[in-house]
Amino acid sequence: MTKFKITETKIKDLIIIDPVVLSDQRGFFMETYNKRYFEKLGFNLEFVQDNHSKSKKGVLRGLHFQKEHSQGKLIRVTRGSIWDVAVDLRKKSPTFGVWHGLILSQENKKLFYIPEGFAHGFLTLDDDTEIQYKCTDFYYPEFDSGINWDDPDIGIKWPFKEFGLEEENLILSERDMDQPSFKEYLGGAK
Ligand SMILES: Cc1cn([C@H]2C[C@H](O)[C@@H](COP(=O)(O)OP(=O)(O)O[C@H]3O[C@H](C)C(=O)[C@H](O)[C@H]3O)O2)c(=O)[nH]c1=O
Repeated sequence: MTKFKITETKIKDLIIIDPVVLSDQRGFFMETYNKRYFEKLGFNLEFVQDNHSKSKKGVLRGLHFQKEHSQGKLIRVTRGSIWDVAVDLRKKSPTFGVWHGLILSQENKKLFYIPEGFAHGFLTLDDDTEIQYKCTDFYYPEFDSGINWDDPDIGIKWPFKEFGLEEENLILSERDMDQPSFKEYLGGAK
């Protein structure tokens, strides 16, 4: 029985997963991860940590990655909606520095698998938005790092206007207000 529909992106191994939603008079049931099924699809993933965060509308978290112990992430939104974005930081990748963004929401139930070697960020489009994601390695604060979400060399087209958000009113953490540029990241600075 098919449990997931995989959609590839222009970036190798960065995939969008649509779980099969089984509805009945009570509501719905869906499997959101199945090791055996993912292996059949060629994704042999070992998750060791689950994360869950809640954000107000207009929060931007990112662009984050771990310099060592890079984490693959299987992301989904269980309440509200986000515009999620991944940036390919795999040095030898033909799509190095390329980004891909999409809407993940309680409604569309999509999952986004971001492999190791990517930076990750998201913009929340609803109040009380909750995301839950599985990680292929543990959190190592000493390796926690980032790149400026608005870096011109990466050029992410954040959909502020499309969702009635204003860049100047974004809600950011202290560190996300002052992340290194892509050039600094490339130069190994900071
Ligand atoms: C990531 C993480 C954080 N923390 C602690 C550290 C802080 O005391 C607090 C908030 O951490 P932070 O501000 O780094 O949370 P986010 O801004 O949501 O960071 C995450 O956002 C982007 C989008 C990601 O993909 C990463 O998972 C991660 O970088 O939780 C932990 O205890 N464990 C963890 O795995």
